[in-house]
Parts: sequence; structure tokens; C-alpha cells
Amino acid sequence: MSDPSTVDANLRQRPVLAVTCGEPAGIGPEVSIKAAWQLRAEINSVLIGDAAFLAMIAAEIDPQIRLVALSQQALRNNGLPQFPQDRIAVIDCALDAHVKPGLLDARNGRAMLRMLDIAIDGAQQKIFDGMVTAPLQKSTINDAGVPFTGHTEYLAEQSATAQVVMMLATDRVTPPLRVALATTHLPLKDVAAAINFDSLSRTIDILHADLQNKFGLKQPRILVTGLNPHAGEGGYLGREEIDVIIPALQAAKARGIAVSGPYPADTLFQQKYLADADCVLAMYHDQGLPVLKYASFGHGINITLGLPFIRTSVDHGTALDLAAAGLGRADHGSMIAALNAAAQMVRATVRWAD
Ligand SMILES: NC(=O)c1ccc[n+]([C@@H]2O[C@H](COP(=O)([O-])OP(=O)(O)OC[C@H]3O[C@@H](n4cnc5c(N)ncnc54)[C@H](O)[C@@H]3O)[C@@H](O)[C@H]2O)c1
Ligand SMILES: N[C@H](C(=O)O)[C@H](O)COP(=O)(O)O
Repeated sequence: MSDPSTVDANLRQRPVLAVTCGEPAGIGPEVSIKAAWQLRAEINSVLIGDAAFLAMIAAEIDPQIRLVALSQQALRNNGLPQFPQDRIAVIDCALDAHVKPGLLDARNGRAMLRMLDIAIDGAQQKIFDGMVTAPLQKSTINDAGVPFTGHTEYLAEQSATAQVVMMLATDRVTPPLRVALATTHLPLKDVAAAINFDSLSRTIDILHADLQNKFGLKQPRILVTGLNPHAGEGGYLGREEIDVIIPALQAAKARGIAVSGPYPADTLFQQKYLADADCVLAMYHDQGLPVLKYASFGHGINITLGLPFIRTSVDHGTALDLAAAGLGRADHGSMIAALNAAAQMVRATVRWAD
């Protein structure tokens, strides 16, 4: 770790992104450090995690990596100091137990939430231009005694946002594929009841607005799946299309939104439909995400739409098997994509002091 005092005149030319390092027993710390270091000339990444633990991993990845530790108190009191581009700031968020790679430890569950809280706080105070999250193990947080279903829901709660939308995206295919979800992390048995006219209408409005604001699409074209096999087969395989989805789509069209559907989800993902669309809105997690992950796993991104700040993440999980086998096995391509996407959104929305 080195001295944080040197001033970097270029600091504000680089978006400042908080990077929460996620589950310490997984690949999150490794992919965060590698991606932050690789992109240091373009993005001022501020890692949030246990500073001593991250320094140890960084030294093993590449002894040239230079991390500078800051306390949360110093951040609160003085904001983020300026650093030269050859150093990565780390906001220290101490773990509660020694880490054995690949082995989950509930004693570290709450530390992952503290990392998120620091990032949320800093994003809301505009210390950070946005936040990027490495994967965490949802079960570790639950095992620590805190009910937790995912970053998406936690970020909504902590920022008092009534509804958000999960969207995964990749530009590894042509045209770029974006898949948003009408529900997030829910047991399958609860999905149908969670989709009603109001919730679906809000989802469509958030999706439409953020495709405009964050992706620069003037009139985004959204294809919507049905919920049931073959989009309900005219009511013979379920009535949600007739009772909920079609009325919500008609109302959205009347508000000037370019939505169409409901389409059978199993046949929608083909070029002749996707070529003229900007996004697919699927009804639930495993209806839409396997398609995207099959197309680009390890290089896609996850974006939370509807939040009062920018948040992106990776498309993969904690990969405990890789972490257990040692550093050097995890691909950090998705973390690179997540950082670049957040930076692009920041550049599109923030006015830079020249
Ligand atoms: N953004 C997030 O926080 C996030 C995203 C997805 C899953 N998760 C969580 O991660 C945990 C484990 O999930 P899982 O086992 O379903 O999926 P996983 O992505 O951790 O692993 C699935 C497979 O993909 C491989 N893999 C994953 N990331 C890789 C990478 N960067 N490079 C090379 N190979 C990689 C793994 O080795 C494994 O074989 C769960 O708790 C899940 O909820 C978190
Ligand atoms: N649904 C995400 C995926 O499959 O990649 C993942 O679980 C992460 O979700 P959060 O960003 O809400 O933690």
C-alpha cells in the first residue's frame, strides 16, 4: 500500500466507480482487482473490501499492482482524495473471519452488506459516479441471519426505490442482446402472482425510460414474452396473457411506448424478431437469462434499471470451484464489460469539467 497524497490532475476525466469485491471466498476479489488495474487509465475504480486481504491477492496476481488504502471514516470526512492513475484506491471494509478460498463462512456475510452500504452511500452522495458489484453468495448473507435475495432487491430497498428492473446485456452478438425481467429472484411458485397490471406497467415504464436515458435509444422497441408455454395458447395453457399481459401492453402502447407481444418465449429468440428490437422483456429469471448467458457467458453484464444511481455487475457468480483451485483461473471479461458499461453510462449522463 502506498501514500494517497499525490494529486492527479486528470482525476475527474475518469469516471469514479465504486467496485464492491463481493464474496471473499469466491472469484470476486480477483476479477475486481484485475479489471480495475487493466482499466486504470480510463476508469478510476475504487475497490471496497478488506484492504489487507485485497493487498495479498493483488501481490499474488501481479506485484506491480499498487493499492492505496483509505478508511471509511476518512472517506466520510474528506471525500475521495485524488490519486495518480497508477494506483487503485481501496476503501477498507474489514472481514470478520479469515478467508479460505472456495469455502463459505457465514461470519463474513455481514461484511458483504457493509461493502454495499459504503458504495450506496457514496453513490448517493455523488462521491462515486456509479457502482459496480462483484458476485456475492446470497446464501452466505442468509446464513449470517440477514434475509437477502440479491443485490437488485437490496439496492432498491436501501435507496428507497419502489421498483427496479433487472436487465442483462451483451454486445457479443449482433444486434446486441438485452434481456430484462418482469420479476427478479423469486421462487417459481410465486412468479405468476407477482405479475399484475400495475407491476408490469411500472416495469415497462422503467425499462423504456432507462433504455432512453442510459442507452441513448430514442424510441426503444421492446418485445415481451408470455408467461405460460406458447404464450398461454389462447387461454388453454394459462390466462395471465389475456388477463394481465395484453392489457398492460395495450396501456403501454397508448402511452407511446413501442412494446409488442406477448410472444411465446421459446421461439422469440431468433434473428428475425431480435433484428428489429432493442430489448426482450421476459417474465422471470430462468425464462430469459439462460438465452443471454448461452450467447455470452463471462462477457455479459447485469444492470439495475430504475435506481437513482448507476449500477452494473457481472453475469456470473462466485465460482467457488475456481477460487478453491487458486488464482489465475477466473476470466475477468464480464467485470471489464461491467466497468466499461457503467463508465459509458456515466459519460453519457455526467457533465465533465473541462
Ligand atoms: N452478480 C452476482 O452477485 C451474482 C451473479 C450470478 C450468481 N451469483 C451467485 O453466485 C453463486 C454461485 O452461482 P452459480 O454456481 O450458479 O454460478 P457461477 O457463475 O458461480 O458458476 C457457474 C460455472 O461457471 C464458471 N464460472 C463462473 N464465473 C466464471 C469466470 N469469471 N471465469 C470462468 N468460469 C466461470 C464456474 O466455475 C462454474 O463452473 C450463487 O450464490 C449465485 O446466487 C451472484
Ligand atoms: N440474477 C443474476 C444473474 O443471474 O446473473 C444474479 O443472481 C445477480 O443478481 P443481483 O445483481 O441482484 O445480485
